[in-house]
Amino acid sequence: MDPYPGTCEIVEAMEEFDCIQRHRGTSPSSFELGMKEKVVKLPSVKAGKYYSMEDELNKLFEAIDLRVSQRSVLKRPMRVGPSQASGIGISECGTLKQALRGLSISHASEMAASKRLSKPTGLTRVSEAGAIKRLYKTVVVKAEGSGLLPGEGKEILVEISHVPEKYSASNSEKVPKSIQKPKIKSSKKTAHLSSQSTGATTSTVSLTTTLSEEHRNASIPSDAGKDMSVRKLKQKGKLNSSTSTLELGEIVPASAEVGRETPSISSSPCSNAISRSTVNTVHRMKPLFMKKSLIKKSKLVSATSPSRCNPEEKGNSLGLHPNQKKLVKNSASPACNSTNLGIAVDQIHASKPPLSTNNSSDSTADAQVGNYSSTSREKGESSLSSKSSIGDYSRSTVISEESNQSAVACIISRPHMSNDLRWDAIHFVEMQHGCLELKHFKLLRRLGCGDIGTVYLAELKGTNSLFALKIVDNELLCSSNKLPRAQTEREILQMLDHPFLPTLFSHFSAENYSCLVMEYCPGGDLHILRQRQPGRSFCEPVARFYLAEVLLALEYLHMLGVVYRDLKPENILVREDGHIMLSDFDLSLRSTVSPKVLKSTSSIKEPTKKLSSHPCMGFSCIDPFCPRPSWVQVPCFSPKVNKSEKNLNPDPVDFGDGLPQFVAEPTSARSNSFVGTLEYLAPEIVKAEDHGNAVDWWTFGIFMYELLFGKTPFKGTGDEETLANVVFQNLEFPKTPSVSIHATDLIKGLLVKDPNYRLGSTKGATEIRQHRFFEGLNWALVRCTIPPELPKAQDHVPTTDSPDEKQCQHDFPTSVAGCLKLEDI
Ligand SMILES: Nc1ncnc2c1ncn2[C@@H]1O[C@H](COP(=O)(O)OP(=O)(O)OP(=O)(O)O)[C@@H](O)[C@H]1O
Repeated sequence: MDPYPGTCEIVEAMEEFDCIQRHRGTSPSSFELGMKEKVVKLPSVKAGKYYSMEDELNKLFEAIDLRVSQRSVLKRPMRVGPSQASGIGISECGTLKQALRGLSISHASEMAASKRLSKPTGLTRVSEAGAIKRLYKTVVVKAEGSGLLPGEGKEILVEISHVPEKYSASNSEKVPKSIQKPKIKSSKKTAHLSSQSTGATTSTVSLTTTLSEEHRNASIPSDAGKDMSVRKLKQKGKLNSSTSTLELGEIVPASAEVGRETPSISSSPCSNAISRSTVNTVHRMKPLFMKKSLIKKSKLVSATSPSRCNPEEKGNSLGLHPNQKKLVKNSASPACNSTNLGIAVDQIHASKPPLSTNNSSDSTADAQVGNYSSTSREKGESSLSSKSSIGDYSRSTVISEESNQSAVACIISRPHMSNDLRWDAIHFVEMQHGCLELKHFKLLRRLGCGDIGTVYLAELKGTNSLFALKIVDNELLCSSNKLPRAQTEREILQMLDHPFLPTLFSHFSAENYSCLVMEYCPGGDLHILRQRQPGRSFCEPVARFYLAEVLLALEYLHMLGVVYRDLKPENILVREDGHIMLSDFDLSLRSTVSPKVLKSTSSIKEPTKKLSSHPCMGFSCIDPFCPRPSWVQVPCFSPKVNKSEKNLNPDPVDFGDGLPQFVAEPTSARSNSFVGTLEYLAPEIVKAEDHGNAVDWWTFGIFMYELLFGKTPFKGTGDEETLANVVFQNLEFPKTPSVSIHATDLIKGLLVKDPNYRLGSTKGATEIRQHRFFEGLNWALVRCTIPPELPKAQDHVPTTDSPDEKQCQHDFPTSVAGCLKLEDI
């Protein structure tokens, strides 16, 4: 069998080559000869839709061959993957890979970039790039086995191997004792996971998947290819349907959705109008910027038990959500134990040190990612009725039980931050003292107060490392029934590994409080940044930058089954390097997600050869660090805008490139809670209808509008009017500032009142990324782009606490008041 059929990108070819050389002892020259033969033998598909990429690549690499003479075998196209007999076909493989890469490339390349810059740790980690490669290979191999020709097979199911990568025992032995995990003294921190995993493994999570018991057992052996064992099982068809699957199907044609009935709001039962006075409005102020103009939007949290609205009654009789009457109701749960919830997760953490110090003695659970429950679950919503309170209570119990499971699932490595020195700082203190406690931190400044806790800038004593320390008073939260929200936030934070999402370095609990040790963002938030702009709005290229980063963060969250639900500029923090960090997950909704690869049914176009004068715009550019790959038509953050409406693509989502699209959207997520921020609430939430993933795309539309126009589109003179506008008012755009037609077109697509027709509701971020507004943006390199604005130096010079911050609802937990003396620096 030809081991190198198909084509692969240069990086992989090099790896494959290394591997083969190591395995066979093949000399470069003989290998090179072999590869030349393979290149010559490449089946040439000259016409039709399979012509384009393959042929161009061949030409390109042949040209490279000529230029670099015979020496640079490593730069040649290598053939890995299936032969033409594959069910997908060579070009299909290439395009599928591009599609997968298009999806995860931002992540993978970001990691690759960070790895290039980082020193080797000596520890074997599962790289996300590796995961993507496996994903690709699995898809390709499976598709090959299907025996289908390109274009055939409308529903090819492909299983994705999602198992911990083998962890070399020798590697773990090499870990110096000095950085091995100290024994945790606390008796409550039992090694809860010992029965579940034995070997030191790491696992990578990029998709929300569920591993069957068999799958998990098969993958647990510590010292030998877990990947292999699972793959073998899969080949034998042993894995059950709960393993993660990719559907290689067709894109659902837009027409398929047209038939859906638009929910008739007029048929909804009436509910009482919202009383403004009862809206729990907490105007939060930034500690550094206390101007009135910086007043933030208030967050709403309310109970379930929806009631329908009557659109005929506006104003006071809006028929809006009844829970808007009282958005937060405190009801102490009898099961509320302020320490238990913390311990459940602590046990997990106790069994695993900071991730940079993996060693074989650490039992790391096999990843069971995102397997929270078969239905969506959410937390933190209190109830208005005693019946609902009971429901909340029982749900809390389930959550408590699940917290172990999900926390186990969340024990993942964080490759993109694995070499951060703050891990070492935390580990250093843990080694010294056995565990991390509040007293090990020097609190420098209060960064702000939220609904569920107070955030401090804190230095880990003796390490010079700064963290954002979120301290939650469990007793207080328990009495206000907000403990589940804190738990949700913690569990989500534990899952995250993304450059635009916060890294949770550690967390610990004591009897009355729990602390999250997070990455500190010194640049304030986008709300503040926007206020500083001329006209209080961002110009389009700048807005595009922030929107792209937020979109990537949302896409990642959705892949994990998390519907964020609280997007607003105030929750987007600015890092020291000017990139963003989406924060605040206590209102998020967690669900399951089924990743899919959707295959375009439209005819595959030849790659456009419309090239600009930029030298890197042509296919001739082979610079691997070229910021503009050949398919990029316009510079990253300045889209080529054609103001002529007639030239607009009528379909903003152009799948016409024929590339399969990866979609991982939690479309099954459902909630009927009244949560979010007033001006950002989606109509379905206001109308007390079930809502799901589409609310994030609505809020993304409002967010985009606010960045570009300096205000939100439906804001009224009061809360009631705002809510009425959300439901009834047509979207309008101010005349100034003028923005591109692509921008308004995207906003229109996102702010469709019916979630079924909203952009992103079925295909998620993939759809939005392909909108003309983002045309030409190199998603893979967004993280490497120089941000439009860097935080000013004084923004991140820690200062002492500001007296104005006494507005905090809960200054700090009384139980830890002694520890929370802010120190001058
Ligand atoms: N990692 C961080 N780095 C810097 N500042 C932060 C960080 N996390 C939070 N903050 C600041 O602390 C404030 C409080 O944050 P927190 O997440 O507790 O509440 P919130 O975002 O205001 O909303 P919520 O009521 O949902 O908790 C934020 O407004 C933010 O300015």
